Amino acid sequence: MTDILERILQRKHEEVAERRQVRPMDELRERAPDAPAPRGFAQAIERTIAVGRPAVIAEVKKASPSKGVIRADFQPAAIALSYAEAGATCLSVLTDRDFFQGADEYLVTARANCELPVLRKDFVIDPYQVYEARVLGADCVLLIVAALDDAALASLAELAQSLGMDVLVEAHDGDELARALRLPAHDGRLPLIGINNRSLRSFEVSLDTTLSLRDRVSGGHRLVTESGVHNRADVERLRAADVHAFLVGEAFMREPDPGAALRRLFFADAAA
Ligand SMILES: O=C(O)c1ccccc1NCC(=O)[C@H](O)[C@H](O)COP(=O)(O)O
Repeated sequence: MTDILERILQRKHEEVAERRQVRPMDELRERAPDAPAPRGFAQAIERTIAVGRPAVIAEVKKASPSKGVIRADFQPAAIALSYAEAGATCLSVLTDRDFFQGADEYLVTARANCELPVLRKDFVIDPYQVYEARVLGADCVLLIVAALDDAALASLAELAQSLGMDVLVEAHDGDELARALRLPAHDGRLPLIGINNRSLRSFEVSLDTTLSLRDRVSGGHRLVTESGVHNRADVERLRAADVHAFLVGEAFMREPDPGAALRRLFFADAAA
């Protein structure tokens, strides 16, 4: 069976080749040092958790392969601002065009309209995209274990970190998690470990994915649960299992005011 990840990666290889024709990697490499300074993505998460609050990575997501268009009236500047005002710790911006209707400009606009660190949420398979992310102003890149062999995973992580960005390394099962946990620290900083609750084969979402793997993530690693967090019971279940960093998209994007939805989901007690 061809899963969605295979189809996305096939297209991503073509897309990167096309982009290299328009803008060579040397040009990006030269421009990277002039990009806006990284805002400290992982550091922001640690600071939030240290004061007893959940760290919310709020996603700017127009559409997805599993759900189609999620938010027709899509204004990245207003969304970013409403997330920031509601107490998000970081943003995640989908930049993939062909499967998520994302765009690089959305990342630039979202970041320019708040002070939050921003994750470039895309399917990174090539150093070209890491340089590109930094030139766009990204503070963190996503690396999906299922999309990369160990050597590529390690070298892309090292490159991103050497450019001052953090990395969120995403696993879907125990084997992928073991590979993610083997990545070394860079300048004393370990990658963030994402556990994605959405199966890339069936699109089925289960928080049990995070809960069953949770205990394997310890020491200096910070666990981020991704996908499928929709209500207060979900948040409480995960927090009870000592999960304090959340990447959430759809639950906010379907609401007229995404920031208000974030507040209700994570900070209802504080607002009461
Ligand atoms: O969202 C999808 O349909 C999807 C399909 C295939 C690969 C990745 C996909 N989503 C990317 C994400 O990881 C989510 O956007 C993110 O975790 C937020 O999830 P949610 O809160 O469920 O929108």
